[in-house]
Amino acid sequence: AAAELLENAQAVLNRIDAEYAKWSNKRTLAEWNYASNLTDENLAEKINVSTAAARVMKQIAEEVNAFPWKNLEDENLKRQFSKLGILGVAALPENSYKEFESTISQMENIYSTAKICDYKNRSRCDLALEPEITEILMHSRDPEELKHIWVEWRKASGEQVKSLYPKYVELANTAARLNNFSDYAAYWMKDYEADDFPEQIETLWQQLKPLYLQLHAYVRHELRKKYGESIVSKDGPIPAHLLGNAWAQTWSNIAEFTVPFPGKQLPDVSDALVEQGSYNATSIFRLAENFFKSINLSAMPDTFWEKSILLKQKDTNMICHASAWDFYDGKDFRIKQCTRINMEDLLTAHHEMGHVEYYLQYKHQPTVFKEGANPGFHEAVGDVISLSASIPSHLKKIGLLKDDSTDREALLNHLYVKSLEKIVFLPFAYMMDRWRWDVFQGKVTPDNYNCNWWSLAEEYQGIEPPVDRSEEDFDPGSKYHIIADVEYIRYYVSFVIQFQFHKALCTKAKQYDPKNPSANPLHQCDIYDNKDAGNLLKSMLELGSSKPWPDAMEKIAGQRQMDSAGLLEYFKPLTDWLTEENKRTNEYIGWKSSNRKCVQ
Ligand SMILES: C=C(C[SeH])C(=O)N1CCC[C@H]1C(=O)O
Ligand SMILES: [Zn+2]
Repeated sequence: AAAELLENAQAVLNRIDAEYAKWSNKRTLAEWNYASNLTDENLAEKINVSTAAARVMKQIAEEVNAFPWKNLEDENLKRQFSKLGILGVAALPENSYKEFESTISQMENIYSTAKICDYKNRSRCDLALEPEITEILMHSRDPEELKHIWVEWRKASGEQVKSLYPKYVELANTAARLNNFSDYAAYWMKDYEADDFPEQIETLWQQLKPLYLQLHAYVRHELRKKYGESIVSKDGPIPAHLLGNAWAQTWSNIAEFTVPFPGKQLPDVSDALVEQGSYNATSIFRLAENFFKSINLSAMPDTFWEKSILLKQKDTNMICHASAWDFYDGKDFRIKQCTRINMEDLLTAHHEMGHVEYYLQYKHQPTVFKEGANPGFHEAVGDVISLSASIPSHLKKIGLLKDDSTDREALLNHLYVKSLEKIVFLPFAYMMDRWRWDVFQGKVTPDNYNCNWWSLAEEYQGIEPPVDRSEEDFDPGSKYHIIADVEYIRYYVSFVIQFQFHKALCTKAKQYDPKNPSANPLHQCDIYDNKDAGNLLKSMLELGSSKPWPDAMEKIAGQRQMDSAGLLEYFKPLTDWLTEENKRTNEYIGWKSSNRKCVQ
């Protein structure tokens, strides 16, 4: 009977998988067409196909839940049945499903087509988030211009979707409950397969917060030197518009005037990329592909180069937020990115191609396992490669940096720039989903969405808005993932585990010795050209989500937990320097409460 059940189970799964793959392909093609060209027709087609796919998934879930799969011995088959039985938002009644999809698509459209007027030339009102607003926030050092852009972007994006958000939250929670989850936050957290997941996140934050506080204090000191005490206080939160990014999620764009040793070359190759003239969007992605190939991972298939969109399309409304796409047929994989020729987009290209490498390595898995071991794993792949590709010695090797001196000062500059990307990001990522967990759990209601957002931003990031806020505003809606229904704690997880992966791959490549860490420090490791490291990474990637993520973590790093040790070790020299420097300047560590108001 067991053998017969097993044979029958495999037959059932084979048939279901073919259906699942077919409808995932159709749905993804329709989503791609809308995201690349935001017309009403493409939206209608996307909703139609997505609704049809949801109907098929409902039938599959009914068949799965009627099958006696819990009696199976085979863990792999049981895991497939278990995942197929969780429907997600497809569990909604059809009209609610259509409303859920169209609410999100509407918010994405508003976000992706939002335009504001220029600060200097008020009659010019065609500035979009990418590239114009992003580039002004990257380069302007005029506090008034930065304030204008910061406020106007939020008026044109978040404020416009405020009225839609409660409906999205309500439908998301209804869907979660139809899947027997208490709310949508619990539904999201199922992918981390740990009852104490929020506690794990908080424990990591307690380990990482001391370094963040030192970095925050140093940067506030440098900003006060630049902009004066009337704009940047001695002991308060940092005004968010001065930090080089629309959401203050990374501060790398203000490295040039805050770096510890200004005389030393900065490992920012934006200028070199442009001056060399040889770089365009395609060659930036070829550079990323070259790294993956060098460690025995896969080249992009030919169709990737034919079907990807690597530049913002003129005269077409499209979603510019970078994304990587799996079309679930084992052949079609794409990236859509409004690429600019600068360091930030070079790193993003590696990040996105990391997603495609994961797709390529698990393409033989059943559709239900075509995911990251957990969502953080998927976000970490490209960044692990960037940890090697963005060190001064590697940038010199590829001719993008002249001076790769590794004396102490140059090293501290390199670690400082990296910390403005990797350490600064952690409290932002945490508060993004702390806010949404609170919203889905009903602890935050529409009447205090915005003021709760700012109390979390102050608590975790130590930032404040440049002007008073109120509940007329909806600043969460000015961030893509909030309006696009994309969970965010995955990036927090990624920024921790990518250093565990880096440490494991560097050890494999004999570029790092855990018994003698100071011999070859982590921050000077480059796994380029190392097949052993690549094969170890590949052995984890090919699992997809066929095993619980601790098994995948054990495979690559020999550990079964997330661990901040790798990240803290990487930045240790900087942590020590910042602590000394803040003592020398007597800078206040932390921040007192903001004087900015948020009017209920
Ligand atoms: C590049 C992507 C697409 Se998965 C992205 O959304 N990222 C990458 C890092 C953090 C997060 C963001 O931009 O907010
Ligand atoms: Zn990503």
